[in-house]
Amino acid sequence: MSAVIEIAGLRKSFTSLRHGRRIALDGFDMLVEAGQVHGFLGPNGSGKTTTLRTLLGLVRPDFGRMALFGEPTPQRLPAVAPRFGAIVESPQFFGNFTGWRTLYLLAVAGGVPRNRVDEVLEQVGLRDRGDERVRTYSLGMRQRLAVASALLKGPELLILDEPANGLDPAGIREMRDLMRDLAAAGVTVLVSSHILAEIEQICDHVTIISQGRRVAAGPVEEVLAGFDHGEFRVRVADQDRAVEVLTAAGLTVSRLPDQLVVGGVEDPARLSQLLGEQDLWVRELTPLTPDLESAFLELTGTRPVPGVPRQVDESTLPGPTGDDPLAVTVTADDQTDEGAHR
Ligand SMILES: Nc1ncnc2c1ncn2[C@@H]1O[C@H](COP(=O)(O)OP(=O)(O)OP(=O)(O)O)[C@@H](O)[C@H]1O
Repeated sequence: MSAVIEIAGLRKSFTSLRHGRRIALDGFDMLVEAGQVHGFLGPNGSGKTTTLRTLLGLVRPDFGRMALFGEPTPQRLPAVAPRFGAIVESPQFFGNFTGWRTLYLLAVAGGVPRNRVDEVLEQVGLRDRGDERVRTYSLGMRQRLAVASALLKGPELLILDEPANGLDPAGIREMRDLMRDLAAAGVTVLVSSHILAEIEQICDHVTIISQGRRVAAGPVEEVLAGFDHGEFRVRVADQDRAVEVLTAAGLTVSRLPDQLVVGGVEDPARLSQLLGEQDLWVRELTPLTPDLESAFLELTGTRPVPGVPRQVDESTLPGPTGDDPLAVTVTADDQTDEGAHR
């Protein structure tokens, strides 16, 4: 599979009089390959928007390497611009224009054939509402109009920053279906969010960021597998004896009022055998499968440990005079504007 987005060792700091120097990205890495629906997850303020804005040339990094479709950015952004669509800032539309007219004007401005307008309206499920004024649209419909505008040029990659933000459950469902449809149509999708349940349902790959650093990445099942501690919920009548038996067998046991959580279980049959041999009959034996939510909390609830090397060794990164074609050789100008942030 070919890399569509590559980010290595990206660092960005902001300086303000009030807060001093703040590191938003601290040697961040990301790899998105063609065909993925890639979730970019992190708590508020972890650096998702800064990453996307930097990738799109809206913010200058201190240093790091970035590439879109193998072309170094921001240097080669104009060359790859026709191949991706992005919604990173909330797009503003004229309320008095219809959805169709909005897209038509954007199509004309972008040199896109007029017939694309109907196609993208269809794609985002707004075909029936295209002749209504945008001010009558719900937030979810405006979001879909924004996606439609990004789809006009038929991009191979779509980058969406928090597309479900502010949407009601129906809007979230529509957005989720839309992303699935796009993926099925062969579009690579990178979607940032802190709504884990949604990401878990639509994404096949995930990168988790915490405090400007990548803390996990890979196929969703693989990331989750790392959090499978072999835990089972066990119910038996005599909990005291069950704790004794299981602990003696080397298993970790936590007691809850009416159940035990047993960890380190490789074979559940062995667990029920251990208890059965002591006339302790198992009433319930349920695997506690990890979900992205708990993985996310476990990962992002842990501050990066001082002294532990970052995932990117700065010494391997090209310096400002390096000749790496992907290197961004920009000095830290810290163009901070906190008031204007989002
Ligand atoms: N222009 C700016 N000036 C100063 N600090 C900034 C600026 N932009 C971002 N930051 C800081 O950088 C850090 C990362 O912010 P960023 O918006 O990238 O996080 P995020 O993961 O997108 O958060 P959210 O989910 O809330 O949008 C935060 O501490 C934020 O305050």
